[in-house]
Amino acid sequence: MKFSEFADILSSQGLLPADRPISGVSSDSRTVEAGDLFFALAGVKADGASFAQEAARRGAAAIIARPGALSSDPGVPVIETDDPRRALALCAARVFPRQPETMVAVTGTSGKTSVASFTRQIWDHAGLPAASIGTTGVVAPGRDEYGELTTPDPIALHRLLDELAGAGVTHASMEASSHGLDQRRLDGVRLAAGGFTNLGRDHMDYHPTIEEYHRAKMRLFDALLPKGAPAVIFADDPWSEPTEKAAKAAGLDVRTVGRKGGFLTLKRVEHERHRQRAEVDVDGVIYEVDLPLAGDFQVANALVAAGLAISTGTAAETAFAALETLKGASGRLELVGTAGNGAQVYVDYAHKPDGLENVLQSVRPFTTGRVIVVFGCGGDRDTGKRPIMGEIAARLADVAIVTDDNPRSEDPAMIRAAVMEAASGAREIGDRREAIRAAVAMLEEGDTLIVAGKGHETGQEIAGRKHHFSDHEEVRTALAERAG
Ligand SMILES: CC(=O)N[C@H]1[C@@H](OP(=O)(O)OP(=O)(O)OC[C@H]2O[C@@H](n3ccc(=O)[nH]c3=O)[C@H](O)[C@@H]2O)O[C@H](CO)[C@@H](O)[C@@H]1O[C@H](C)C(=O)N[C@@H](C)C(=O)N[C@H](CCC(=O)O)C(=O)O
Repeated sequence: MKFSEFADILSSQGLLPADRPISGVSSDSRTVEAGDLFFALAGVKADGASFAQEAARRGAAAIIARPGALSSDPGVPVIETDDPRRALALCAARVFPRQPETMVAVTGTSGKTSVASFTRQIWDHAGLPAASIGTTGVVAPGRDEYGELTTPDPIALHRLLDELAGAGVTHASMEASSHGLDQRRLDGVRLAAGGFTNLGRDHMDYHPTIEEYHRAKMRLFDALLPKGAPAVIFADDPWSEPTEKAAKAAGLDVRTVGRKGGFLTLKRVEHERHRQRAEVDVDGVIYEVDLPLAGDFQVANALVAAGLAISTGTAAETAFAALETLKGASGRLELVGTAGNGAQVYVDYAHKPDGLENVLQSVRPFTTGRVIVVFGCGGDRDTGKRPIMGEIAARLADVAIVTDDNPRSEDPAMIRAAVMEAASGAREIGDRREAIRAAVAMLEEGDTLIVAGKGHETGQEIAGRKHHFSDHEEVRTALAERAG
Protein backbone atom coordinates (compact mmCIF):
# COMPACT_ATOMS: atom_id res chain seq x y z
CA MET A 1 0.00 0.00 0.00
CA LYS A 2 1.14 3.52 -0.74
CA PHE A 3 0.36 6.81 0.98
CA SER A 4 -0.94 8.23 -2.33
CA GLU A 5 -3.75 5.60 -2.39
CA PHE A 6 -5.00 6.80 0.96
CA ALA A 7 -4.62 10.41 -0.08
CA ASP A 8 -6.79 9.63 -3.15
CA ILE A 9 -9.48 7.98 -0.99
CA LEU A 10 -9.55 10.88 1.45
CA SER A 11 -9.58 13.61 -1.18
CA SER A 12 -12.34 11.85 -3.19
CA GLN A 13 -14.49 12.00 -0.05
CA GLY A 14 -13.66 15.63 0.68
CA LEU A 15 -11.70 14.62 3.78
CA LEU A 16 -8.43 16.03 2.42
CA PRO A 17 -8.45 19.56 1.02
CA ALA A 18 -6.82 18.37 -2.21
CA ASP A 19 -9.09 20.53 -4.40
CA ARG A 20 -8.33 23.70 -2.51
CA PRO A 21 -7.27 26.35 -5.06
CA ILE A 22 -3.65 27.47 -4.77
CA SER A 23 -2.73 30.89 -6.09
CA GLY A 24 1.06 30.78 -5.82
CA VAL A 25 4.11 29.88 -3.77
CA SER A 26 6.03 31.91 -1.20
CA SER A 27 8.93 31.47 1.18
CA ASP A 28 8.60 34.86 2.85
CA SER A 29 5.78 35.38 5.35
CA ARG A 30 5.99 39.14 4.75
CA THR A 31 4.85 38.81 1.16
CA VAL A 32 2.45 35.84 1.40
CA GLU A 33 -0.78 36.37 -0.49
CA ALA A 34 -4.13 34.65 0.11
CA GLY A 35 -4.09 31.14 -1.32
CA ASP A 36 -0.30 30.78 -1.43
CA LEU A 37 1.55 27.67 -0.36
CA PHE A 38 4.06 28.86 2.27
CA PHE A 39 7.39 27.02 2.37
CA ALA A 40 9.04 27.33 5.79
CA LEU A 41 12.78 27.32 5.01
CA ALA A 42 15.50 26.92 7.62
CA GLY A 43 17.86 29.76 6.81
CA VAL A 44 21.13 31.23 7.92
CA LYS A 45 19.59 34.16 9.82
CA ALA A 46 16.10 32.85 10.56
CA ASP A 47 13.89 29.78 10.48
CA GLY A 48 10.87 30.21 8.25
CA ALA A 49 9.01 27.76 10.52
CA SER A 50 8.72 30.51 13.14
CA PHE A 51 6.77 32.60 10.62
CA ALA A 52 4.18 29.91 9.80
CA GLN A 53 1.51 31.54 12.01
CA GLU A 54 2.07 34.89 10.30
CA ALA A 55 1.89 33.24 6.86
CA ALA A 56 -1.39 31.53 7.84
CA ARG A 57 -2.80 34.86 9.13
CA ARG A 58 -2.02 36.42 5.75
CA GLY A 59 -4.04 33.69 4.05
CA ALA A 60 -1.56 30.89 3.25
CA ALA A 61 -3.53 27.84 2.06
CA ALA A 62 -1.03 25.36 3.55
CA ILE A 63 2.42 25.27 5.12
CA ILE A 64 5.25 23.05 3.85
CA ALA A 65 7.83 22.44 6.59
CA ARG A 66 10.43 20.00 7.90
CA PRO A 67 9.03 17.27 10.18
CA GLY A 68 8.42 18.67 13.66
CA ALA A 69 9.65 22.18 12.70
CA LEU A 70 6.43 24.00 13.67
CA SER A 71 6.10 24.67 17.38
CA SER A 72 2.35 25.36 17.22
CA ASP A 73 -0.64 24.61 15.00
CA PRO A 74 -0.92 27.33 12.32
CA GLY A 75 -4.59 26.44 11.73
CA VAL A 76 -4.08 25.49 8.07
CA PRO A 77 -2.95 22.12 6.64
CA VAL A 78 0.73 21.33 7.19
CA ILE A 79 2.69 19.12 4.78
CA GLU A 80 5.94 17.78 6.16
CA THR A 81 8.92 17.09 3.93
CA ASP A 82 12.63 16.62 4.60
CA ASP A 83 13.55 19.12 1.88
CA PRO A 84 11.27 22.18 1.77
CA ARG A 85 13.77 24.07 -0.44
CA ARG A 86 13.57 21.43 -3.17
CA ALA A 87 9.79 21.28 -2.72
CA LEU A 88 9.63 25.08 -3.19
CA ALA A 89 11.68 25.00 -6.41
CA LEU A 90 9.65 22.11 -7.88
CA CYS A 91 6.36 23.81 -7.00
CA ALA A 92 7.63 27.15 -8.41
CA ALA A 93 8.27 25.26 -11.67
CA ARG A 94 4.58 24.22 -11.61
CA VAL A 95 3.36 27.80 -11.00
CA PHE A 96 5.63 29.14 -13.77
CA PRO A 97 5.60 26.22 -16.19
CA ARG A 98 7.20 27.58 -19.37
CA GLN A 99 10.95 27.27 -19.87
CA PRO A 100 13.22 27.87 -22.88
CA GLU A 101 13.59 24.57 -24.78
CA THR A 102 17.37 24.35 -24.46
CA MET A 103 19.00 25.36 -21.20
CA VAL A 104 22.50 24.84 -19.87
CA ALA A 105 24.08 25.71 -16.53
CA VAL A 106 27.73 26.20 -15.65
CA THR A 107 29.38 25.85 -12.28
CA GLY A 108 32.92 26.42 -10.96
CA THR A 109 34.67 29.01 -8.80
CA SER A 110 35.71 31.41 -11.57
CA GLY A 111 34.56 31.96 -15.13
CA LYS A 112 30.83 31.20 -14.71
CA THR A 113 29.73 34.68 -15.78
CA SER A 114 31.96 34.62 -18.86
CA VAL A 115 30.86 31.10 -19.87
CA ALA A 116 27.15 31.95 -19.50
CA SER A 117 27.66 35.14 -21.52
CA PHE A 118 29.83 33.46 -24.21
CA THR A 119 27.32 30.62 -24.65
CA ARG A 120 24.53 33.15 -25.17
CA GLN A 121 26.71 35.06 -27.65
CA ILE A 122 27.40 31.85 -29.62
CA TRP A 123 23.66 31.17 -29.81
CA ASP A 124 23.04 34.82 -30.80
CA HIS A 125 25.59 34.37 -33.58
CA ALA A 126 23.73 31.25 -34.73
CA GLY A 127 20.55 33.34 -34.97
CA LEU A 128 18.85 31.73 -31.97
CA PRO A 129 16.81 33.81 -29.48
CA ALA A 130 18.96 33.35 -26.40
CA ALA A 131 19.32 34.56 -22.82
CA SER A 132 21.97 34.42 -20.11
CA ILE A 133 21.30 34.62 -16.38
CA GLY A 134 23.94 35.25 -13.73
CA THR A 135 26.03 37.65 -11.65
CA THR A 136 25.76 40.46 -14.18
CA GLY A 137 21.99 39.95 -14.46
CA VAL A 138 19.69 38.84 -17.25
CA VAL A 139 20.55 39.49 -20.87
CA ALA A 140 18.03 38.52 -23.56
CA PRO A 141 16.68 40.08 -26.75
CA GLY A 142 15.37 43.49 -25.66
CA ARG A 143 16.33 42.88 -22.04
CA ASP A 144 19.42 43.74 -19.97
CA GLU A 145 18.72 43.86 -16.23
CA TYR A 146 20.88 43.77 -13.15
CA GLY A 147 20.25 40.94 -10.65
CA GLU A 148 21.20 40.61 -6.97
CA LEU A 149 22.27 36.97 -6.97
CA THR A 150 24.40 34.79 -9.24
CA THR A 151 21.71 32.11 -9.18
CA PRO A 152 18.35 33.75 -8.50
CA ASP A 153 15.95 32.44 -5.84
CA PRO A 154 13.74 29.66 -7.19
CA ILE A 155 10.54 31.69 -7.40
CA ALA A 156 12.30 34.56 -9.20
CA LEU A 157 14.16 32.11 -11.43
CA HIS A 158 11.09 30.14 -12.51
CA ARG A 159 9.10 33.36 -13.03
CA LEU A 160 11.96 34.66 -15.20
CA LEU A 161 12.26 31.44 -17.26
CA ASP A 162 8.48 31.49 -17.84
CA GLU A 163 8.66 35.13 -19.02
CA LEU A 164 11.63 34.43 -21.29
CA ALA A 165 9.96 31.39 -22.87
CA GLY A 166 6.77 33.47 -23.29
CA ALA A 167 8.82 36.14 -25.08
CA GLY A 168 10.14 33.55 -27.55
CA VAL A 169 13.55 32.81 -26.00
CA THR A 170 14.46 29.23 -26.92
CA HIS A 171 17.98 29.00 -25.46
CA ALA A 172 19.25 30.02 -22.02
CA SER A 173 22.59 29.68 -20.27
CA MET A 174 22.81 30.22 -16.54
CA GLU A 175 25.29 30.28 -13.71
CA ALA A 176 24.95 27.69 -10.97
CA SER A 177 26.58 29.00 -7.78
CA SER A 178 27.38 26.60 -4.96
CA HIS A 179 24.89 28.47 -2.74
CA GLY A 180 22.27 28.15 -5.46
CA LEU A 181 22.92 24.45 -5.94
CA ASP A 182 23.02 23.72 -2.20
CA GLN A 183 19.83 25.72 -1.64
CA ARG A 184 18.07 23.90 -4.51
CA ARG A 185 17.40 27.16 -6.39
CA LEU A 186 17.81 25.40 -9.77
CA ASP A 187 15.71 22.35 -8.99
CA GLY A 188 12.91 21.97 -11.51
CA VAL A 189 14.93 23.69 -14.26
CA ARG A 190 14.98 21.35 -17.28
CA LEU A 191 18.67 21.43 -18.20
CA ALA A 192 20.08 19.92 -21.38
CA ALA A 193 23.78 20.15 -20.44
CA GLY A 194 26.08 21.28 -17.66
CA GLY A 195 29.55 22.81 -17.54
CA PHE A 196 32.43 23.00 -15.05
CA THR A 197 35.26 25.54 -15.18
CA ASN A 198 37.51 25.14 -12.13
CA LEU A 199 37.56 25.00 -8.35
CA GLY A 200 39.48 27.16 -5.88
CA ARG A 201 39.07 28.47 -2.39
CA ASP A 202 35.82 30.39 -1.93
CA HIS A 203 32.79 30.56 0.36
CA MET A 204 34.57 28.72 3.16
CA ASP A 205 32.20 30.54 5.52
CA TYR A 206 29.32 28.57 4.00
CA HIS A 207 30.88 25.23 3.03
CA PRO A 208 32.86 23.67 5.89
CA THR A 209 35.57 22.17 3.64
CA ILE A 210 36.69 22.48 0.02
CA GLU A 211 35.50 18.89 -0.53
CA GLU A 212 32.01 19.88 0.60
CA TYR A 213 32.19 22.97 -1.62
CA HIS A 214 33.01 20.66 -4.56
CA ARG A 215 30.20 18.29 -3.51
CA ALA A 216 27.71 21.18 -3.57
CA LYS A 217 28.85 22.02 -7.11
CA MET A 218 28.43 18.39 -8.16
CA ARG A 219 24.67 18.63 -7.47
CA LEU A 220 24.52 20.16 -10.96
CA PHE A 221 25.65 16.81 -12.35
CA ASP A 222 24.07 14.26 -10.06
CA ALA A 223 20.81 15.96 -9.07
CA LEU A 224 19.87 18.28 -11.92
CA LEU A 225 21.02 16.85 -15.25
CA PRO A 226 19.16 13.89 -16.74
CA LYS A 227 21.18 10.69 -17.30
CA GLY A 228 23.08 10.76 -20.59
CA ALA A 229 23.19 14.58 -20.74
CA PRO A 230 26.52 16.16 -21.77
CA ALA A 231 28.81 17.35 -18.96
CA VAL A 232 31.41 19.74 -20.41
CA ILE A 233 34.42 19.81 -18.10
CA PHE A 234 37.57 21.94 -18.33
CA ALA A 235 40.20 19.20 -18.16
CA ASP A 236 43.26 21.23 -17.15
CA ASP A 237 42.05 22.20 -13.68
CA PRO A 238 43.32 20.25 -10.65
CA TRP A 239 39.69 19.50 -9.73
CA SER A 240 38.74 18.15 -13.15
CA GLU A 241 39.47 14.53 -12.20
CA PRO A 242 37.05 14.30 -9.26
CA THR A 243 34.58 16.29 -11.33
CA GLU A 244 34.78 13.83 -14.25
CA LYS A 245 34.40 11.00 -11.76
CA ALA A 246 31.26 12.57 -10.28
CA ALA A 247 29.80 13.19 -13.75
CA LYS A 248 30.51 9.61 -14.84
CA ALA A 249 28.98 8.23 -11.64
CA ALA A 250 25.87 10.29 -12.42
CA GLY A 251 25.63 8.57 -15.82
CA LEU A 252 26.45 11.71 -17.83
CA ASP A 253 28.15 11.96 -21.19
CA VAL A 254 31.50 13.44 -20.10
CA ARG A 255 33.04 15.82 -22.65
CA THR A 256 36.38 17.29 -21.63
CA VAL A 257 37.84 20.47 -23.09
CA GLY A 258 41.33 21.98 -22.81
CA ARG A 259 44.88 20.73 -23.39
CA LYS A 260 43.93 17.42 -21.82
CA GLY A 261 40.46 17.59 -23.33
CA GLY A 262 39.16 14.83 -25.56
CA PHE A 263 36.09 16.63 -26.92
CA LEU A 264 37.67 20.00 -27.74
CA THR A 265 41.44 19.60 -27.63
CA LEU A 266 43.52 22.74 -27.29
CA LYS A 267 46.51 22.03 -29.52
CA ARG A 268 48.30 25.35 -29.32
CA VAL A 269 47.70 28.76 -27.83
CA GLU A 270 49.44 32.09 -28.19
CA HIS A 271 48.59 34.74 -25.65
CA GLU A 272 48.64 38.38 -26.63
CA ARG A 273 47.67 41.34 -24.52
CA HIS A 274 44.16 41.78 -25.89
CA ARG A 275 43.68 38.58 -27.85
CA GLN A 276 44.35 34.89 -27.56
CA ARG A 277 45.03 32.76 -30.65
CA ALA A 278 44.20 29.12 -30.24
CA GLU A 279 44.14 25.96 -32.33
CA VAL A 280 41.42 23.51 -31.36
CA ASP A 281 41.04 19.95 -32.57
CA VAL A 282 37.49 18.64 -32.89
CA ASP A 283 37.38 15.06 -34.12
CA GLY A 284 40.50 15.57 -36.21
CA VAL A 285 39.36 18.88 -37.71
CA ILE A 286 41.53 21.83 -36.64
CA TYR A 287 39.88 25.18 -35.97
CA GLU A 288 41.99 28.34 -35.65
CA VAL A 289 40.35 30.69 -33.19
CA ASP A 290 41.28 34.33 -32.69
CA LEU A 291 39.68 35.25 -29.37
CA PRO A 292 39.38 39.06 -29.06
CA LEU A 293 39.66 39.09 -25.25
CA ALA A 294 42.30 40.05 -22.70
CA GLY A 295 43.30 37.38 -20.16
CA ASP A 296 44.76 33.95 -20.95
CA PHE A 297 42.12 32.32 -18.68
CA GLN A 298 39.44 33.33 -21.19
CA VAL A 299 40.57 30.50 -23.48
CA ALA A 300 39.28 27.98 -20.93
CA ASN A 301 35.99 29.86 -20.57
CA ALA A 302 35.56 30.06 -24.35
CA LEU A 303 36.19 26.30 -24.68
CA VAL A 304 33.60 25.44 -22.03
CA ALA A 305 31.08 27.76 -23.73
CA ALA A 306 31.81 26.28 -27.17
CA GLY A 307 31.53 22.79 -25.65
CA LEU A 308 28.10 23.62 -24.22
CA ALA A 309 26.83 25.15 -27.45
CA ILE A 310 28.14 22.31 -29.63
CA SER A 311 26.76 19.71 -27.21
CA THR A 312 23.31 21.26 -27.52
CA GLY A 313 23.18 21.34 -31.30
CA THR A 314 25.26 24.27 -32.58
CA ALA A 315 27.67 23.34 -35.38
CA ALA A 316 31.35 23.52 -34.34
CA GLU A 317 32.04 25.84 -37.26
CA THR A 318 29.39 28.31 -36.10
CA ALA A 319 30.56 28.12 -32.47
CA PHE A 320 34.20 28.85 -33.34
CA ALA A 321 33.25 31.65 -35.73
CA ALA A 322 31.19 33.18 -32.90
CA LEU A 323 34.16 33.06 -30.51
CA GLU A 324 35.96 35.51 -32.80
CA THR A 325 33.26 38.13 -32.18
CA LEU A 326 32.93 37.70 -28.40
CA LYS A 327 32.50 40.65 -26.08
CA GLY A 328 33.87 40.13 -22.58
CA ALA A 329 31.35 40.14 -19.73
CA SER A 330 31.26 43.52 -17.98
CA GLY A 331 34.06 44.00 -15.43
CA ARG A 332 36.07 40.94 -16.49
CA LEU A 333 39.60 42.20 -17.22
CA GLU A 334 37.94 45.14 -18.91
CA LEU A 335 40.21 47.88 -20.24
CA VAL A 336 38.58 51.01 -18.85
CA GLY A 337 41.13 53.62 -19.78
CA THR A 338 44.66 54.57 -20.69
CA ALA A 339 46.79 57.29 -19.12
CA GLY A 340 48.51 59.86 -21.37
CA ASN A 341 51.77 57.87 -21.13
CA GLY A 342 50.06 54.70 -22.37
CA ALA A 343 49.72 52.94 -18.98
CA GLN A 344 46.58 50.82 -19.00
CA VAL A 345 43.86 50.54 -16.36
CA TYR A 346 41.63 47.47 -16.07
CA VAL A 347 38.64 46.71 -13.87
CA ASP A 348 38.23 43.10 -12.85
CA TYR A 349 35.73 41.26 -10.66
CA ALA A 350 38.47 39.13 -9.00
CA HIS A 351 37.43 38.93 -5.35
CA LYS A 352 38.80 35.52 -4.46
CA PRO A 353 42.35 34.11 -4.33
CA ASP A 354 42.31 32.21 -7.64
CA GLY A 355 40.71 35.09 -9.50
CA LEU A 356 43.27 37.59 -8.20
CA GLU A 357 46.14 35.25 -9.01
CA ASN A 358 44.85 34.61 -12.56
CA VAL A 359 44.36 38.24 -13.40
CA LEU A 360 47.72 39.40 -12.03
CA GLN A 361 49.57 36.59 -13.78
CA SER A 362 47.80 37.15 -17.08
CA VAL A 363 48.84 40.84 -17.39
CA ARG A 364 52.47 40.32 -16.31
CA PRO A 365 53.88 39.14 -19.68
CA PHE A 366 52.48 42.26 -21.39
CA THR A 367 53.61 44.78 -18.80
CA THR A 368 56.93 46.45 -19.41
CA GLY A 369 56.60 48.63 -16.30
CA ARG A 370 54.97 47.76 -12.99
CA VAL A 371 51.84 45.74 -12.20
CA ILE A 372 49.83 47.79 -9.70
CA VAL A 373 46.76 46.38 -7.96
CA VAL A 374 44.03 48.00 -5.86
CA PHE A 375 41.94 45.41 -4.02
CA GLY A 376 40.18 44.50 -0.80
CA CYS A 377 38.04 41.75 0.72
CA GLY A 378 34.32 41.71 1.44
CA GLY A 379 32.87 41.64 4.95
CA ASP A 380 30.47 38.97 6.28
CA ARG A 381 32.05 36.41 3.95
CA ASP A 382 34.84 33.82 4.13
CA THR A 383 37.40 35.48 6.44
CA GLY A 384 40.13 32.91 5.67
CA LYS A 385 40.74 34.25 2.19
CA ARG A 386 41.89 37.70 3.44
CA PRO A 387 45.56 36.89 4.23
CA ILE A 388 45.70 34.56 1.21
CA MET A 389 44.70 37.40 -1.11
CA GLY A 390 47.13 39.73 0.68
CA GLU A 391 49.99 37.31 0.06
CA ILE A 392 49.03 36.85 -3.62
CA ALA A 393 48.92 40.60 -4.25
CA ALA A 394 52.25 41.20 -2.49
CA ARG A 395 53.90 38.38 -4.45
CA LEU A 396 52.49 39.08 -7.92
CA ALA A 397 52.16 42.87 -8.02
CA ASP A 398 54.91 45.45 -7.82
CA VAL A 399 52.63 47.83 -5.96
CA ALA A 400 49.67 46.56 -3.91
CA ILE A 401 47.15 48.98 -2.42
CA VAL A 402 44.76 47.43 0.08
CA THR A 403 41.41 49.18 0.24
CA ASP A 404 37.77 48.49 1.13
CA ASP A 405 35.58 46.19 -0.95
CA ASN A 406 32.07 45.71 0.49
CA PRO A 407 32.67 45.75 4.26
CA ARG A 408 28.94 45.07 4.79
CA SER A 409 28.33 44.95 8.57
CA GLU A 410 32.02 44.47 9.51
CA ASP A 411 34.58 47.05 10.65
CA PRO A 412 36.48 47.88 7.41
CA ALA A 413 39.74 48.52 9.30
CA MET A 414 39.66 44.99 10.75
CA ILE A 415 39.21 43.47 7.27
CA ARG A 416 42.09 45.52 5.89
CA ALA A 417 44.29 44.54 8.84
CA ALA A 418 43.67 40.84 8.09
CA VAL A 419 44.67 41.39 4.45
CA MET A 420 47.69 43.55 5.34
CA GLU A 421 48.98 40.87 7.73
CA ALA A 422 50.23 38.85 4.75
CA ALA A 423 50.70 41.65 2.21
CA SER A 424 54.23 42.70 3.01
CA GLY A 425 55.11 46.09 1.53
CA ALA A 426 51.50 46.89 0.61
CA ARG A 427 50.00 50.35 1.11
CA GLU A 428 46.70 50.76 2.94
CA ILE A 429 44.16 53.35 1.78
CA GLY A 430 40.71 52.55 3.20
CA ASP A 431 38.65 54.91 1.05
CA ARG A 432 38.24 53.09 -2.27
CA ARG A 433 37.91 56.31 -4.27
CA GLU A 434 41.16 57.66 -2.78
CA ALA A 435 42.92 54.34 -3.38
CA ILE A 436 41.97 54.39 -7.08
CA ARG A 437 43.05 58.05 -7.37
CA ALA A 438 46.41 57.32 -5.75
CA ALA A 439 47.02 54.34 -8.04
CA VAL A 440 46.09 56.27 -11.19
CA ALA A 441 48.26 59.20 -10.11
CA MET A 442 51.35 56.98 -9.82
CA LEU A 443 51.05 55.40 -13.29
CA GLU A 444 54.25 55.49 -15.30
CA GLU A 445 54.88 54.43 -18.89
CA GLY A 446 54.50 50.66 -19.32
CA ASP A 447 52.52 50.17 -16.07
CA THR A 448 49.32 48.13 -15.80
CA LEU A 449 46.81 48.93 -13.07
CA ILE A 450 44.21 46.38 -12.01
CA VAL A 451 41.32 47.62 -9.89
CA ALA A 452 40.05 44.31 -8.55
CA GLY A 453 37.02 43.14 -6.64
CA LYS A 454 33.87 44.88 -7.81
CA GLY A 455 33.87 44.45 -11.58
CA HIS A 456 30.41 45.25 -12.92
CA GLU A 457 29.00 46.22 -9.50
CA THR A 458 27.62 49.72 -9.04
CA GLY A 459 27.33 49.82 -5.26
CA GLN A 460 29.49 49.58 -2.16
CA GLU A 461 27.90 48.20 1.01
CA ILE A 462 29.23 49.92 4.14
CA ALA A 463 27.68 49.44 7.61
CA GLY A 464 24.83 47.51 6.00
CA ARG A 465 23.92 50.36 3.59
CA LYS A 466 24.54 50.34 -0.15
CA HIS A 467 26.04 53.52 -1.66
CA HIS A 468 26.50 54.13 -5.36
CA PHE A 469 30.06 53.24 -6.32
CA SER A 470 31.46 52.19 -9.67
CA ASP A 471 35.11 51.28 -10.27
CA HIS A 472 34.57 52.19 -13.94
CA GLU A 473 33.41 55.71 -13.07
CA GLU A 474 36.14 56.23 -10.48
CA VAL A 475 38.88 55.12 -12.88
CA ARG A 476 37.59 57.42 -15.62
CA THR A 477 37.33 60.38 -13.21
CA ALA A 478 40.84 59.76 -11.87
CA LEU A 479 42.26 59.50 -15.41
CA ALA A 480 40.49 62.74 -16.39
CA GLU A 481 41.84 64.51 -13.28
CA ARG A 482 45.31 63.28 -14.08
CA ALA A 483 45.04 64.44 -17.71
CA GLY A 484 43.51 67.81 -16.74
C1 LIG B 1 23.54 33.10 2.98
C2 LIG B 1 22.54 32.76 1.92
O1 LIG B 1 22.89 32.17 0.93
N1 LIG B 1 21.27 33.18 2.13
C3 LIG B 1 20.24 32.83 1.14
C4 LIG B 1 19.17 32.04 1.83
O2 LIG B 1 18.61 32.89 2.77
P1 LIG B 1 18.21 32.27 4.13
O3 LIG B 1 17.27 31.14 3.89
O4 LIG B 1 19.43 31.95 4.90
O5 LIG B 1 17.39 33.50 4.74
P2 LIG B 1 17.05 33.84 6.26
O6 LIG B 1 17.06 35.32 6.35
O7 LIG B 1 17.83 33.03 7.22
O8 LIG B 1 15.50 33.42 6.40
C5 LIG B 1 15.04 32.07 6.39
C6 LIG B 1 13.65 32.04 5.81
O9 LIG B 1 12.76 32.78 6.66
C7 LIG B 1 11.97 33.61 5.86
N2 LIG B 1 11.47 34.76 6.63
C8 LIG B 1 12.36 35.62 7.21
C9 LIG B 1 11.87 36.73 7.92
C10 LIG B 1 10.46 36.94 8.02
O10 LIG B 1 9.95 37.90 8.64
N3 LIG B 1 9.65 36.03 7.42
C11 LIG B 1 10.12 34.96 6.73
O11 LIG B 1 9.32 34.18 6.19
C12 LIG B 1 12.88 34.01 4.71
O12 LIG B 1 12.16 34.49 3.60
C13 LIG B 1 13.60 32.70 4.42
O13 LIG B 1 12.83 31.88 3.55
O14 LIG B 1 18.17 31.65 0.90
C14 LIG B 1 17.54 32.76 0.25
C15 LIG B 1 16.53 32.14 -0.70
O15 LIG B 1 17.13 31.33 -1.66
C16 LIG B 1 18.58 33.62 -0.48
O16 LIG B 1 17.96 34.77 -1.03
C17 LIG B 1 19.66 34.07 0.50
O17 LIG B 1 20.67 34.70 -0.24
C18 LIG B 1 21.24 35.90 0.34
C19 LIG B 1 20.39 37.10 -0.08
C20 LIG B 1 22.68 36.06 -0.15
O18 LIG B 1 23.26 37.13 -0.06
N4 LIG B 1 23.28 35.01 -0.66
C21 LIG B 1 24.64 35.03 -1.23
C22 LIG B 1 25.70 34.66 -0.19
C23 LIG B 1 24.64 34.01 -2.37
O19 LIG B 1 23.74 33.17 -2.48
N5 LIG B 1 25.62 34.10 -3.24
C24 LIG B 1 25.72 33.17 -4.34
C25 LIG B 1 27.12 33.03 -4.90
C26 LIG B 1 27.91 34.28 -5.14
C27 LIG B 1 29.33 33.98 -5.65
O20 LIG B 1 29.56 32.94 -6.29
O21 LIG B 1 30.20 34.79 -5.36
C28 LIG B 1 24.72 33.57 -5.42
O22 LIG B 1 24.19 32.68 -6.12
O23 LIG B 1 24.49 34.79 -5.60
